[in-house]
Amino acid sequence: QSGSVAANPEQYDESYLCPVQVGGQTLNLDFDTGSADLWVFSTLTPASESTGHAKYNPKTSGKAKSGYTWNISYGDNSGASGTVYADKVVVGGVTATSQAVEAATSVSTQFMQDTDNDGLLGLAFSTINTVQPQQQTTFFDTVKGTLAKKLFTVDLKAGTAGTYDFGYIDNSKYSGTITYVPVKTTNGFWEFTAGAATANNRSLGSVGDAIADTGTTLMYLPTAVTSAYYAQISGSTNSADAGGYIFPCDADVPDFHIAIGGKSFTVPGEYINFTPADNSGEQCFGGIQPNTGIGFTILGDVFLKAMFVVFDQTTSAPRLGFAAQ
Ligand SMILES: N[C@H]1[C@H](O)[C@@H](Sc2ccccc2)[C@@H]2OC[C@H]1O2
Repeated sequence: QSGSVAANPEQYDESYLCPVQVGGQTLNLDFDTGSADLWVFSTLTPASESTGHAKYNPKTSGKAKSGYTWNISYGDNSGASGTVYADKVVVGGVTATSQAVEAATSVSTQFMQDTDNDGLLGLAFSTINTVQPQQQTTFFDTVKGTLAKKLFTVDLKAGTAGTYDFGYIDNSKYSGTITYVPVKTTNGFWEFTAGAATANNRSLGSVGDAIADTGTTLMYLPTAVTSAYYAQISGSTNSADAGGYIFPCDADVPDFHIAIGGKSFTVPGEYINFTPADNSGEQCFGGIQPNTGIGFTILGDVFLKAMFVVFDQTTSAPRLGFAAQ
């Protein structure tokens, strides 16, 4: 089988939500290549934590996995936990007849507040799924044996709907050729080595070990690369108040170029002029921020929305394919 689902941007492209049928009920989920749990707001989630969200009702067709629990915490200190059911999950027509659906019994404030987000669909490696006592597979791992090709592609866009495709590569969605790089799976992420970064034809240094993470909004780069980039924007400062680099909204924000697999890819400066940093709208928050405390580089949606990316498990060695949109 194969299929395609829309990836609808939230305001400022903060995250992208996709309609998914869970036990016959449609929920809008944040597809996350940086985690491996499919969890949903549910009728088990306290009303005080779930108003405004679509909720999964396991009573309809869910089979309880008795004694199974899950508990996840994310890089941004958000988190959720709950119990586990097996139920039918359909994404863009691709059907998992018995998928582990993790029903939330508790969610952190970040999730409570984002009422468009009804849960996450993890697309990292199942080795980091949090279900106990028996780890469960991601939607992709559950269905990959039934897909025409064991791969999915990500085509996020700036300010408009993109797509996640499962089982095939749509050659109309990218320009030029796809450059493939090997993936390191030991941390459970789609992790690879990126190369030299430049802006205004000046070297910013090498990016190095990075993960492709659809669930992260921004790009979190090595501090040396980040400071070298903002040295090109007059009036930019690393503001503790704002929580990162800001600059005058009318500044000239240069394109960011990154080498991957020996090919150069461009993130337009306008994607890096990310959001107003304050109510005056005078200062804007940068789409590139330092990866301090993270330990590796995260290439999130600001990067991904300039790219067409193939998450490929067609061979025993997973790989990532990158092309310009
Ligand atoms: N892989 C990412 C994940 O999807 C989000 S979880 C999330 C939290 C609040 C709102 C939406 C999503 C979190 O930020 C970075 C990393 O962890």
